[in-house]
Amino acid sequence: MTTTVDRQVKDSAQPNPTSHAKLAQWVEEVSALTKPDRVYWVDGSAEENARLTQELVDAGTLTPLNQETFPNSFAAFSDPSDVARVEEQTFICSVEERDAGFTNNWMDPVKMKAKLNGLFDGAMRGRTMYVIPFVMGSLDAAEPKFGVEITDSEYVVASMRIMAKIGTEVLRKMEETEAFFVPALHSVGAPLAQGQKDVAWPCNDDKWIVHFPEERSIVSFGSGYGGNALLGKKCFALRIASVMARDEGWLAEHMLILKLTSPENKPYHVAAAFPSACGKTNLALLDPTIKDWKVETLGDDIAWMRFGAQGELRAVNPEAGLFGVAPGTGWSTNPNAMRAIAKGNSIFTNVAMTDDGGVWWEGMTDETPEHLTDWKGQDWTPEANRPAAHPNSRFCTPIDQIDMLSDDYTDPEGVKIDAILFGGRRKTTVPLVTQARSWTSGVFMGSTLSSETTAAAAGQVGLVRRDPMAMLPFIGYDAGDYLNHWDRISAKADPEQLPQIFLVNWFRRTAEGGFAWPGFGENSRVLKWAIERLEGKAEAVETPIGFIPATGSLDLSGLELSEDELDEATRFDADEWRAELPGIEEWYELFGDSLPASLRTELDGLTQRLAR
Ligand SMILES: Nc1nc2c(ncn2[C@@H]2O[C@H](COP(=O)(O)OP(=O)(O)OP(=O)(O)O)[C@@H](O)[C@H]2O)c(=O)[nH]1
Ligand SMILES: O=C([O-])CC(=O)C(=O)O
Ligand SMILES: [Mn+2]
Repeated sequence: MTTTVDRQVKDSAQPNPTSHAKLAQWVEEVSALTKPDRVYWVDGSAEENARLTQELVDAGTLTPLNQETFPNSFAAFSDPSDVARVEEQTFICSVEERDAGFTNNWMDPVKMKAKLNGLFDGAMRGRTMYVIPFVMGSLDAAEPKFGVEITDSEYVVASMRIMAKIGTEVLRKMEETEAFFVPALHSVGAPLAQGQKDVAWPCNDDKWIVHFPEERSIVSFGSGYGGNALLGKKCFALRIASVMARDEGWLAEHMLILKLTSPENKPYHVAAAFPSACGKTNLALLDPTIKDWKVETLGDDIAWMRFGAQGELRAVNPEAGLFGVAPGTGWSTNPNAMRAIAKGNSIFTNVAMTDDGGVWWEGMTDETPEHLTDWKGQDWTPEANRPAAHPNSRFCTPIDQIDMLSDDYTDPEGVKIDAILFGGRRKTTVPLVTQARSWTSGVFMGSTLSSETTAAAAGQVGLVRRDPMAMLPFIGYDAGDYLNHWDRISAKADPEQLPQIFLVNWFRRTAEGGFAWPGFGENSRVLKWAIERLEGKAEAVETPIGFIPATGSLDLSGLELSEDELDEATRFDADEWRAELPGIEEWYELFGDSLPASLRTELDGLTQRLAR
């Protein structure tokens, strides 16, 4: 890249407004390469946001919603080809191929940079280049985790403002110590020739989501969709942060965090990893159906966890917003999310619109509206044989609009985690809840976690795939090294305070095809059982896979569930597990030498127990 200052940068209304030398230099380099019409430093203010969203409305990207029902909220409709993360085009470009591991795409970083330089040359012509200083987690953390996203998308600026702390305050703090920041470069990859009219959702068929783990940098080209373009989220807070966490002895995980208060007023904290579109946001915002148990939210997608001085595991949520799956989020299933959304200040992407300027998606209300405009802008009635909202349509909402947000959300030290849940979407085999015998057997559960694929990633939906710790698309390094890190990190713990690990599945089906377990608020019953296991109160039965609830130990008071459904939801079936073993064997073979020996021992133990 050249370092000559682009004439337009000098001429722009804001000259480089930073004393951070590295940042100033990077911005100059990127602008010289991408050749935008203008460079703009994002201050993060409400006035700026009002201006940008108005520009987006004028450009046809955003549609303002009915101000009475959805104040200061907008709907966006993407290009129909740009609706989800693109895992096939996501790369970990470590210096050594081995360090990317078998779960990631890899390309030599020198070659990849040459390729990206070609793509970014002139990529922002006709557009404004925005510089967004941001921090993931607290600005008051001992070492705040800074990033700077450069983007040519106003939609990305407006969404990043919801998802992270951005703007001048962050920049000033970075400048104080010339702090390290993760450079995160994004372009929709759609330069405009002189006089060329823009489209509502510019993007490029050629998409590249690239991470350089040793440099801790990110480059994203061609997509405007959330996980591909809001680079603080999956790219930084998971892929790059997982590498930082490996090197520095902590954990960056795809987990919700919730606080649970027992009837005796004892607080507990639970972190839970489920793959994309498998229930994290819903569990994090759960309305308990059991008496006297209270749930509060800390996070719905990402947890950064480290062992504290006393050997306790502490977790923070590095995000400032929710980027939640819209379909299935409704007044009956997730009223807390609905109340947060109803406060406004939200951006909805690829949902349907009602005739009175509101939004709708499948599962939002019990009654289906008679007429909608679907996410592709077409007339829609219930007779139309297609969903009105895209299955991966999303709401983007500030987290502090959640009424049940825990006061500890802002604590830079985080909360002490008592239990970790791993869960997937499985029609068969995996019981409602199983407690691991030990940390290592819990790591085994996480490492072999499996789930049916969803619309959150491009590709076929409903295929069972292994998804270790729900991190398959997000581990920024070798997957075997990642499991080793999990296995070894317990050495930092006070054994008395080591979290208990549980495997859960809300999605087992009955012979008729329905969900055996009602899920949503009823999942509080499973949380209660887990906490009562920690307290030594709940009875369990030992099975080859771990401990499952003994008859009568799961609180079912007030729940209408047939004997058959309960049995279907909770039972351990040795035959199903024996049928599962070859898939686990095959999965473990992919790790080669980097599979931790302790996990091989766990699998051998399970195989033997199932043979009896
Ligand atoms: N049957 C059933 N469906 C659920 C349950 N919890 C969530 N879902 C559905 O699963 C889908 C995804 O739920 P979310 O809570 O948004 O999933 P997530 O893990 O936060 O997804 P990402 O944001 O993609 O990481 C929605 O359609 C929910 O309605 C449950 O307990 N039972
Ligand atoms: O990253 C995204 O686009 C949305 C998300 O939370 C996930 O897919 O897990
Ligand atoms: Mn997610």
